[in-house]
Amino acid sequence: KKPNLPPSPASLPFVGHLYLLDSRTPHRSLHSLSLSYGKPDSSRLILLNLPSPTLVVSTASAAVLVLKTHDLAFASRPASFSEGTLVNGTGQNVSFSEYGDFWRQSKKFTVVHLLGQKRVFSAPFRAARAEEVTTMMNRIAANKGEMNLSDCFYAYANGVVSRAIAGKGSNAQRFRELMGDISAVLANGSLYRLAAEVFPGIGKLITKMSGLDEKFELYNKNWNQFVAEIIEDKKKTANTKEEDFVDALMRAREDGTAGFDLTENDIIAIIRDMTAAATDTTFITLEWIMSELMKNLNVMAKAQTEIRQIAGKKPMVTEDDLNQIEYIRAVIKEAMRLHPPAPLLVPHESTTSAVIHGYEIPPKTKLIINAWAIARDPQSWETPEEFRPERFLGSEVDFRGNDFQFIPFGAGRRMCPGINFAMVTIELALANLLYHFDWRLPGRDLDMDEAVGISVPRKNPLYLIATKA
Ligand code: HEM
Repeated sequence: KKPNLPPSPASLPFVGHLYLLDSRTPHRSLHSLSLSYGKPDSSRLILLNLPSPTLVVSTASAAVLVLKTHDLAFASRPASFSEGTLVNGTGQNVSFSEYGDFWRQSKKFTVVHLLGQKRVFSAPFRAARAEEVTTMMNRIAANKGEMNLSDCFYAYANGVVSRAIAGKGSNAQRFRELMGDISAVLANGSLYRLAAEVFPGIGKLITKMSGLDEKFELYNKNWNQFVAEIIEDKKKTANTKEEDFVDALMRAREDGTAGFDLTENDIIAIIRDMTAAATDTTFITLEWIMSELMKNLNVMAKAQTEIRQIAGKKPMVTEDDLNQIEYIRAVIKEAMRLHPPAPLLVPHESTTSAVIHGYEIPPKTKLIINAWAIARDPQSWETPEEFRPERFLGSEVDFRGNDFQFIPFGAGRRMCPGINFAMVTIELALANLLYHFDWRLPGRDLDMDEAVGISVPRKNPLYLIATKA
């Protein structure tokens, strides 16, 4: 008997449904497809060949089923991710490893040593954020005329996470160069990689002939060398200061306390993973918040009034002031609702079969969750296209994985472990940006175009003019 599969449009040989993805960003394109082909009830599920079978979830009620009720069935990642040498090098990391022991232990390890409340609010992490935010404020204050805030936010986000990972004196500039590299390779390489996936037989040939393999190799070599230098430096310096994340990884490897085998390549892969996961998402969130505030100056004024009342005449907003920022918190949520930094989360893959809204989903089906579409679904949100932070005031709706209409960090087993790390980093930056400066556009309209990728920053950098408040 044929399984009862979700609706699926007509598919072409080789390319499957790839031909249906138009020139818009994938989350917008997939959203249209689910509206056109999904049942017009609360499920809206569609099954696409992209070119392997992929379940696309675009409603909160379907998200509950795949991320809560059947979370275990969908907790793995597609092999093309875990095997990809691009992001992992030759080691394994947390974000892309398949469901299993390595994933479970390494995720736990990152929570204990980097991302849990205790680490996030430890004295060295607080000091790192305070120094990085001061650096950013000084940089803005010293700038004359219009300023590339995207750059500024990137340096801040990267500075905070690289110091949390490798301690003071870590080379944020070098991290930045290495990260910049990956975006360039990804952008240029995505077409080739797509071709390689569509035509697996000649895929290897394609990536080789296009020079992509060589780029990946060079990229991996640079990263390996960089992390090797950090590790070498650590071995040389006396171990008198507080242990950072790299120290913890090295110690775990030496004395086997992590509860799992950790090779030097795994250490490199995990460091790359944490740097990438934290830098892009954080800077992207700041970019979209400031963009929305420039489009909604009444909201900007309200947020500025709030923080200026709280911080009074202090030289800087500190983390102790953040307990009181009710309105600014609502602004952050509202910006993340309309612009989730990873609009399609990170692809999942099923390991067993599961029945979702009456449809039979076989094992080895990829799962894409359109968090962007879910957060704009009129079934869950009133006037969803409007930027209106007030909707979150006095509301219990939060992004911690219990409210499925709002899941910018995902939910369930694969949920982002970096929420606490991210939120205080974002809040501290935003509160200071609004406290110290008034903002205006450099005389041209502000576009809201999106770039294409797993994470979605602005297509064009955000340029603004700051004046001291
Ligand atoms: C605004 C900031 C951030 C957003 C919006 C965000 C969002 C996400 C999303 C959507 C996922 C995938 C969830 C899924 O597969 O269903 C994820 C996974 C992950 N994030 Fe974040 N993230 C942020 C910040 C961070 C930070 C600061 C870190 C670490 C320093 C981090 C580390 C990770 C890791 C390790 C995973 C993989 C989890 C797993 O596969 O089990 N994230 N994040």
